[in-house]
Amino acid sequence: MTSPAQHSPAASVPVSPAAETAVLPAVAPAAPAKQDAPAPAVGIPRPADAQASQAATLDAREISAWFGDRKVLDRVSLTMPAGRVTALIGPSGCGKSTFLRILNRMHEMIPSATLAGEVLIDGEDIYDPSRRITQARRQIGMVFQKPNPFPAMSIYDNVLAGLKMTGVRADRDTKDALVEECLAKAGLWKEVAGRLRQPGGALSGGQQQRLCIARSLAVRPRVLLMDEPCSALDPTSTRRIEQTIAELSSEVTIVIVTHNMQQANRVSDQCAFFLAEQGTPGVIVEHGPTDAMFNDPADPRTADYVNGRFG
Ligand SMILES: Nc1ncnc2c1ncn2[C@@H]1O[C@H](COP(=O)(O)OP(=O)(O)OP(=O)(O)O)[C@@H](O)[C@H]1O
Repeated sequence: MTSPAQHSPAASVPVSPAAETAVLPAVAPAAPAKQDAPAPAVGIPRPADAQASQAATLDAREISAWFGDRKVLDRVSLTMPAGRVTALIGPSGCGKSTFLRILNRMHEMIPSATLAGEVLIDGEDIYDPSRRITQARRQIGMVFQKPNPFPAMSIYDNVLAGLKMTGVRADRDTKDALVEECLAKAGLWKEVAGRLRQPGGALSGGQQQRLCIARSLAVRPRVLLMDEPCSALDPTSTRRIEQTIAELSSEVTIVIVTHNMQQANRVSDQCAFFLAEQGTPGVIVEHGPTDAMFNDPADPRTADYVNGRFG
């Protein structure tokens, strides 16, 4: 167990045990679509802890965050169940992206940024001082708002880029199989199979975003964080990414930040509604199964937000 004092200058800030935590009932995830199925991935290096489904439960407990002296999140707790899609929704500036960055130790890379609380992946604290930061990053991948492939690098090498950084060595056949598997899972294989040596920057925006998803998948993450992954994309590419999310969700836990309520409704199993009222730090007002959040929310502010009355 990690003390908040290890992450924050605000060690004296009282941390209430009363923060709520959302856990969904166990429901079987939808079966992935069969089309564009990957080739068998025999011999592909897998992390020692990988299971048949590598999805892990991510548990954020009492997360508070600061930029300098300014507190932007206050004791946010949320369980993101294995193999499910969790959408983080809420108006601009309420701390959704900050929360997401805390989930894979990117927040601490920002000068002046500090935090308190715990993030557990299948019960293990990713902020435990004995764990390396690269371990968290490998297990918990991130896809950003703007597609960010290495533009001059080939499509093939883009997929393998993360693998190289983690120091995993593989022979040519293994790499070929991994590239095909990840591109297929990201829904891009059929479109690029004949031009793997072309630069990643030559793809369309939607294809680049799916290439970034394939790149994230190559290190076999157990959780995939997505920060408004479709906001720079056209409706057709957006639909394709949403389809990819549905196909991936049985094998990797997905946490997505989105401003698009229709998208949150379409892709997620559960939602958490963040709000920072009148200059106060962001909190989770309400969370729960997506159907309930959209059709029968408990808090009137949630109803107002999901129905577009503010934000
Ligand atoms: N690097 C930073 N330095 C200082 N303050 C920051 C930084 N990043 C975010 N903030 C502040 O933290 C608060 C939460 O920002 P965050 O980006 O997490 O909100 P958000 O809900 O994701 O917003 P949006 O929906 O507009 O992306 C905001 O008040 C923002 O101004």
